[in-house]
Amino acid sequence: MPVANDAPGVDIEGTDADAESGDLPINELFQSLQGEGRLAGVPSVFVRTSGCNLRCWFCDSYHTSWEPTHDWFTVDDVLAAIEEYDANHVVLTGGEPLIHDSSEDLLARLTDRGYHTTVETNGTVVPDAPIDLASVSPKLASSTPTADRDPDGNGEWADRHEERRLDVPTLAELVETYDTQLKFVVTGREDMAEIERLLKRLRDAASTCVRDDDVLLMPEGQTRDQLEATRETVADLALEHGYRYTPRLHVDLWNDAPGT
Ligand SMILES: C[S@@+](CC[C@H](N)C(=O)[O-])C[C@H]1O[C@@H](n2cnc3c(N)ncnc32)[C@H](O)[C@@H]1O
Ligand SMILES: Nc1nc2[nH]cc(C(=O)O)c2c(=O)[nH]1
Ligand code: SF4
Ligand SMILES: [Mg+2]
Repeated sequence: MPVANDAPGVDIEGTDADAESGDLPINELFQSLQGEGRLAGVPSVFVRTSGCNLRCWFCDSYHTSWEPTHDWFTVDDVLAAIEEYDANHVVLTGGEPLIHDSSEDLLARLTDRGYHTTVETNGTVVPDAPIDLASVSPKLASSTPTADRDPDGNGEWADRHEERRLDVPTLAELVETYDTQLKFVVTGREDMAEIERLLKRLRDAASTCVRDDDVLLMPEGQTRDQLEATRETVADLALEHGYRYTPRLHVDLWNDAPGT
C-alpha cells in the first residue's frame, strides 16, 4: 500500500507533530522479504513512518526525510493494515520511527498480538517499548550532507546532521536494553577507522558485550548499479575485520522499486 500524498500537518523534521493526536505519519506499508541484516530473507510487513531528525545525503527513503510525504494513520489503522498480511514479522522503519511517540504504542500492541518486531533506527532515540530486534544504523561522517553531496540544497542540513548523528550514551542504552545489531552503511575503506573508534567508545560505555558478530557492514547503494560499485570492497572489509557482511537483498531483487 503506497501512501505518498503530499499531506500537510508534519513539520519539516517530522518531530512530535503527532504528539497530541496519537496518529502516525505513514509513508508506505507493504510486505516484502527483509533485505538487510540478521533476518535477511524473512517475509515481513514493513511500516514506514515519515519524518527524520537526520538528513543522510544517501538516504534511500527521500520521501521520509528530505521531502516527507505521508497520510496520518491511527495506531488501530496501522494494526488493521498489518493484519491484512499473512506474516509474523513486522519491521518498523522510516524516516526515523522513534521520533514519534505513537511508535511506542504500536510496538507494545504488536508484541501483545504475538508479532516479532524489528525496529530500523539511526540510534539517536531510546524508546520505552518492547522490541525483539533493534536494528541500529549509527551514521558515520560519510553520511553528512555537505554542500557537494546535498541532494536538495547547499549543505544547509550539514551542521544539524553532524551534531545529532552519533550519541554514544544513547547507543549504549540501546545495546543494553535490546537484542541489537549494529548495521553500518559503508561507502568505502575510509569509513573503517570511524567504525573502529565508535565501537571502542561504545564498548567502554556499555555494560553489556557488543560482539563482532553483531556488527554488520552494509554497502552503500540505492540501486543495483551503485551496489555493484561498493559491495566487493565492503565484503573484503568484513573479512579483514571479522565483522558480518549484510547484503541489500531487496535491491538485488527489485532494484529501487517502491514497496519492496
Ligand atoms: C531509510 S533508513 C530508516 C531507519 C533509520 N532512519 C536508519 O537510518 O536506520 C533504513 C535503513 O536503510 C539504510 N540506508 C539508507 N540509505 C542507504 C543507502 N543509500 N545505502 C545503504 N543503506 C542505506 C539505513 O542506514 C538504515 O539501515
Ligand atoms: N525489503 C526491504 N528490507 C528492508 N530492511 C530494512 C529496510 C528499511 O528501509 O528500513 C528495508 C526495505 O526498505 N525493504
Ligand atoms: S537517518 Fe535513516 S531515514 Fe534519516 S536520513 Fe538517514 S537513512 Fe534516511
Ligand atoms: Mg529501505
